[in-house]
Amino acid sequence: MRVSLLQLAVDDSERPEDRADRAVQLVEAERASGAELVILPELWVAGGFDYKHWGEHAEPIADSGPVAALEKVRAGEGSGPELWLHFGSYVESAPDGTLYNTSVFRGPGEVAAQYRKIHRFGFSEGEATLMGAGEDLVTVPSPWGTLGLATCYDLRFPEQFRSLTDLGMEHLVMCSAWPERRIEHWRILLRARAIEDQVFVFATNCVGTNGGVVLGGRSAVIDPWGNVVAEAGTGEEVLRVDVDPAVVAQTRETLPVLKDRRLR
Ligand SMILES: O=C(O)CCC(=O)C(=O)O
Repeated sequence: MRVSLLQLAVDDSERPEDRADRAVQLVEAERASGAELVILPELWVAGGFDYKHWGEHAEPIADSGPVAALEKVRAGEGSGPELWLHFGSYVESAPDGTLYNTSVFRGPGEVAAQYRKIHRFGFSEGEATLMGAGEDLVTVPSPWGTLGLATCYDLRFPEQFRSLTDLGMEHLVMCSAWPERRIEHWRILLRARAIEDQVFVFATNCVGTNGGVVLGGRSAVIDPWGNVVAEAGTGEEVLRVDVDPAVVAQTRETLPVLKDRRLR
């Protein structure tokens, strides 16, 4: 299973359209390199902390596909091997006007999933006041096992991941815009989620300065034993790894802690 994490720079100084063009090129390069699953970060079009401009970038989910900028990324389909693409998240404008931080996932053919971020970050400002909270856990069946979707701040709420495990999650796919200031929390919690739920973690973060907040990078792939398979630095980077999805079942067999749960 070849997975590519696109750790994009999301800088205030760059026009979102230019970033989208760059993302298209990066996705196409990964497709050409044999990537089967490509994962972009959270709110990489609008910017995770550029609250003032979220409204301008909000778009509805159309039946035919997600926002125009993300569709540009998808447009390369048909030009190479089939790709499973996690578009990262974008600002979704629901029919009732509510904004959501929504991830979009597409596999070959009809495979499609959308996940509205459940835990909103910001306390008394930002996402917590400007966006609605998602209600539903989302898993996606894939050739490598069941993928569970989550976004950034969700990482601090282990019960969400245990619930995903109860739904069959074997690989966690996260998109984030996690600040540099708390990047050690990110690194530790990614490993914790991998160890406690015995899953592969594929977590893509942003870098750059967005809304005045420095984003921390350190996108990572963690195996179900908690080993860091690969970790990005703090600049724009593509993290490409080959992993064996069978390691999930092997780990769960070798150390069957999930079977010893008492409380549900
Ligand atoms: O929990 C954190 O420290 C960062 C969360 C965050 O930046 C987000 O969810 O957008």
